[in-house]
Parts: sequence; structure tokens; C-alpha cells
Amino acid sequence: MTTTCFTRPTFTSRVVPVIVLSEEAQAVPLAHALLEGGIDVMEITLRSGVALRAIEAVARAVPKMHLGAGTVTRAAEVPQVINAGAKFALSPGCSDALVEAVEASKLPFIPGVMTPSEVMRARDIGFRLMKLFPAAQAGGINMLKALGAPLPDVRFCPTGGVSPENLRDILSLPNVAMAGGSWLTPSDALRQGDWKRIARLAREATTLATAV
Ligand SMILES: O=C(O)C(=O)C[C@H](O)[C@H](O)COP(=O)(O)O
Repeated sequence: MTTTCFTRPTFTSRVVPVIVLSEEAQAVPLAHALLEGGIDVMEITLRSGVALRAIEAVARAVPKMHLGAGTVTRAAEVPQVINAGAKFALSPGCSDALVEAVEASKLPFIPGVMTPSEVMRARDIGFRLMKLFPAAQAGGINMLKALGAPLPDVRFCPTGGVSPENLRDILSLPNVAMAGGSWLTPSDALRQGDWKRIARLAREATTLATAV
């Protein structure tokens, strides 16, 4: 078992907003809006140039937020997100170099998987919580059920195609720990600074998730 095995996240939300920010200034008000809606976790993806500065800003100003760095695909990004203040990292996939980097730094890590062989490889390394990505394209709920039969000791954070329409059904599956998605942080709401809308989306998702 490696130190990177992330089995029991410390956050309470079972919904993980996957966030692409275009401006660093969006980060802190967004964190407050999500908390207002009952969501205490953020996946700030490295898909924009402001991501590291946004992680730094939230780490400094909103210590209550469980801050994850998303779209971590290269080993060199691991020390960068740690220095910025991320408490864990997620990836759409899993490479030897990334595993080495997270093990060396002891950063809790949720690797991305899409096939049974990838799940088995990640489990051999010691991971028990994995991101099923892209979840809808992998087969969605049917894929999660199918993986659960032969690999019942692995839990997933499906991401890609999760929405308020399928959230309850997904979170009801015994092998789903939480689910990620971008619907909570629409780019127009971020651009307009419409934090009320984001808090409302977060509240709706929290209500759905806690009713499971
Ligand atoms: O960048 C990553 O690491 C990802 O997780 C990719 C996307 O952000 C998700 O695929 C979101 O998918 P949607 O919720 O369907 O928009």
C-alpha cells in the first residue's frame, strides 16, 4: 500500500466541481459560493494559465475548502500544485511518472481509469479510489455496475457526463464514492461573477446528493 492511496477523502461533499477558471480573481468568490451551497471540495484544473495562482489564492483565503488540483497529467506538475497549496490531485489518467511523483511527494492522488486493466493496474499500485474518466463515454452507470462485480474493492469518482439528471442514480451505486462535473461552474456564470447562480447550483446538487 502506498502513501498515495486515497481511500477516505476528508471532505464531506459527494459532488466534486471540476473547474476551469479564466481569471485568478474568480477563485475566492467561487470557493465561497460553493461552500454556501454545501460543497467543501474544488477540483481546480490545470487547463488554464491562471490555475496555479487560483489554487494559491483559495489555499490562502479559504482554508476550509478541500482543494484539489485537476488535470494533473505530468510529473513536473506535482511539485507545482503542492507549492500552490493543493491538498490532493486528480488526473484523467495514470502514468508511471505521475505515480512516482505523487509517491515521492506523498500527495494524495486520484488516478484516472477507463478499463478493467487500468483499474487493476492502479489497484496493484495501492489505489482504491479512482476517477472513471470519461465516465459517460466509458459506459456510465452500466460500466460502473459492470466494474463493481469483479472489482468490488475499488471505488470511483465518475467524471464526464454527470449532471443533475443522473447524479442520484450514480451516487446510489455502492462503488461510487463521489462524482465530478463541470455543470456547477458554467463558464458564463464565472465570467459574469454570478456567484448566486453557482451557490444555487451547488445547493441543488447537495440536496440531490444527500437524498441518496
Ligand atoms: O480535465 C479533467 O481532468 C476532466 O475531468 C475533464 C472534464 O473537465 C470533465 O470531463 C468534465 O466533464 P463534464 O462534467 O461532462 O463537462
